[in-house]
Amino acid sequence: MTQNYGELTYPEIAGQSEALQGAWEQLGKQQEFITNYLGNKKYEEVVFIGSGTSYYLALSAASTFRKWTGRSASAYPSSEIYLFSEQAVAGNKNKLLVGISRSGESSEVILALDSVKGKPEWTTCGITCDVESTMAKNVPCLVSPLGKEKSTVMTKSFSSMTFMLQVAIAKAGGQQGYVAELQQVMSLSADTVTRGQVEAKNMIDTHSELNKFIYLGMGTYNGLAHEACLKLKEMSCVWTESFGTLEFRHGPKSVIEPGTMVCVLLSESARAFELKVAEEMQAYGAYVVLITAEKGEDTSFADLVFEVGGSSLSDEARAVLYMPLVQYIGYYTALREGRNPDSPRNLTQVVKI
Ligand SMILES: N[C@@H]1[C@@H](O)[C@H](O)[C@@H](COP(=O)(O)O)O[C@@H]1O
Repeated sequence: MTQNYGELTYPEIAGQSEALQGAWEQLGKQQEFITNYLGNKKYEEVVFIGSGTSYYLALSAASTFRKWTGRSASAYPSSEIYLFSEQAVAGNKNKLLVGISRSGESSEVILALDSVKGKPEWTTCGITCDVESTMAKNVPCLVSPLGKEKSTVMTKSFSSMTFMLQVAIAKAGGQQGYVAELQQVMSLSADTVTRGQVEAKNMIDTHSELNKFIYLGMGTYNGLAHEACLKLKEMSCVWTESFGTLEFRHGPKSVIEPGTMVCVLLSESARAFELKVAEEMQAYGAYVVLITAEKGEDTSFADLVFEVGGSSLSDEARAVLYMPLVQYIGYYTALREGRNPDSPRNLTQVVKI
């Protein structure tokens, strides 16, 4: 391994537990954001937007918002709202547009937020890791204070913004139980980071045959599965795909053969169905990784089971605990491939159009 490979990315993945804590404390100082925006019932639809990782965060946030507040929410790539807004969110209802962007500088999110300015049915706000950014200057924003990164790929920025939005959503829905769950997640986080590093390194070091990587997840975990896949793709350029877990059976499973890893982000609510898919993929020759709250007898068939704890928590609250393992899988696969996780091929931190 070249000596400095990963010197930016590694500490960022490792620092996500502190970043959650920072987000929690910062939200305590931004309560008015919840009252004015996410918690304001005059908004009949809450539309989360972002690009790349931030779009996958939007998918996960919209799913959690619907479940925890019982209100309508959706997620789109920022470009869809900028260029195809009539098709995306039609009608005259009162809408809240929530821009998600680590940098607060990606062209599409800025343009999308600008494009609805002055339209009476739209109100805009956002979440970022950079308080000085264009987005933070243009619209009221939540800011994850320790989420800022030097690396091109988003790791602790994703976890901390996901977590911060979740706490804000739980408060917006008057769901004190979920707020308490998220507090527990903070205390479980450091352990998943430490163990995630060891397990990911060990798996990649000892299974050099793995050359295709599939991530599966449903509900709030669907956005996480896409993000896990993007992490690996950005850092290591290996073949990776992501799907809804049961959707994978409807065609895509044809790609499974020995040398394929299938990682299922197990929920508690659909666990039995998801395990059936995992077992089927193992029968086709896949190396099966399960990420779950607790092992249980029903997971004994898997090649690797990564426990995050928190089995009494809701699937949504547990979400950020699933990230360290998949981020480290991206990281160690990049090193295995002789690639520097800090400077992915063809990529920049911010894309401008
Ligand atoms: N290569 C980066 C991605 O890693 C990132 O997910 C995306 C969104 O960036 P931001 O959240 O700053 O808008 O931008 C670029 O495409």
